[in-house]
Amino acid sequence: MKALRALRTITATLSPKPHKTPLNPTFLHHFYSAQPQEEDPSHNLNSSDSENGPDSVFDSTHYTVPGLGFETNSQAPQQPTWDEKYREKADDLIFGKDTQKRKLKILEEEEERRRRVLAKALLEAALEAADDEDEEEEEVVVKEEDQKSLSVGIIGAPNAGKSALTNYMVGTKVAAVSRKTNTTTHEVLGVMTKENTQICFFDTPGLMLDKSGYIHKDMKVRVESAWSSVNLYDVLIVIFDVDRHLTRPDQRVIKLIQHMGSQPHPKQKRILCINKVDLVKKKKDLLKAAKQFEDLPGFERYFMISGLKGYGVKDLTQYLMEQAVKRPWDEDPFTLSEEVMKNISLEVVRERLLDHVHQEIPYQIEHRLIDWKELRDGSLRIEQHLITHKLSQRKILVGKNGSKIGRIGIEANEELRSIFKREVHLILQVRLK
Ligand SMILES: Nc1nc2c(ncn2[C@@H]2O[C@H](COP(=O)(O)OP(=O)(O)OP(=O)(O)O)[C@@H](O)[C@H]2O)c(=O)[nH]1
Repeated sequence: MKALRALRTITATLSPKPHKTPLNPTFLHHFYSAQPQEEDPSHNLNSSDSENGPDSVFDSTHYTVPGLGFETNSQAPQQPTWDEKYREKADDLIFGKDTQKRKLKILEEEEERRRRVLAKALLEAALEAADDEDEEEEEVVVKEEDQKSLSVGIIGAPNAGKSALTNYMVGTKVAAVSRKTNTTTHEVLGVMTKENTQICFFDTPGLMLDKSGYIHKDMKVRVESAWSSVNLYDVLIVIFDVDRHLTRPDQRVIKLIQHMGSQPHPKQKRILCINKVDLVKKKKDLLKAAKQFEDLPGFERYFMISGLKGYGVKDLTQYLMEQAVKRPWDEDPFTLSEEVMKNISLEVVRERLLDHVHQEIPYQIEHRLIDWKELRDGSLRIEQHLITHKLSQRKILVGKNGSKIGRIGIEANEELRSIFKREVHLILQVRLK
């Protein structure tokens, strides 16, 4: 029954939803351009800002955005760009009649494959939704004396997959995941509450030792305070990218693992997570990597996981649940604290920046939360400024007629709306320092 209900939800999600507001005829213009509607008298944010220009502002109220997945329809079959008639003729002339039949067969097979993939995805989503429903039903008040807690720090080299793993376990986007390194700019708290147990995750920025096992000098102040907090967690997860380790071993990562596993910690359980196993083709290579670190006495357990795909994460979560101790929860399990929400809003925008703006720009801009207001109707007004140091960077970030910042804004706004489960009015302004 639950699965059926879930399937209904999915079907509803897949079919086009009526929009609350009718589709604005100028939507396409606005989708590609962040230029606000001129006829909109409410827009006065940047009209006087001639230096930075009106294109540099994304304001979500100037867009009518359909539900998630508005941009492309990946399920739609690709249409040929040529005229079929001529193509058939040419095929006949060059390859003979048989080609048509073969082509038809290939198309049918392709269609069948697509149908199977879609059916599998639907089934998986239905099961997941049913699981979520089960979890929702379990949301009952737990008395303080029955509560159990665990604090977990995650440490690893930049790009090892700390954020992806945190996101997977917590089930919401807490820290930005990107293909570039050092995206985790703040220590972000993720909270997972199940039954009477609450686990708080601390996603540390890429803490590294240099090749000889010492803390990097150039980042000493930032890093030292992070190192000092490492010992405070009940459990410490040391995570590394096994695919990278097998192809291009990094001495600093090896040092980090050996350093953390050198001896058992009196108050902390340490575990080693061999991450990104999905990328390793030969499984015997995985064993080779595991063997290299198996004798380290400081690690209580080893887990082979893919934080991104979720392989092995269930076992890891189970293990963590078992480590929880009787202690009242630190966080309200049903609401995100405002601090966490603010961080999420920054991380979501940051992640979109990294997706859409290449080169080093995202690392060189100042990204500030300027205003955060909960309005009377329950919606959130969030204003963030992206401050560039060079005109050329500003131009790239804004894009032609504001297309880049517009796209970043629309996507981030949608994502924030789905995470916070309420209307979000996001304003992004690109400024030159
Ligand atoms: N294939 C695969 N990719 C992964 C996995 N975990 C993370 N990634 C990818 O690796 C990249 C880095 O992941 P993050 O989670 O941002 O890494 P991080 O350790 O938080 O990085 P910093 O913030 O730089 O410290 C992203 O592109 C992820 O999608 C995994 O298990 N499998």
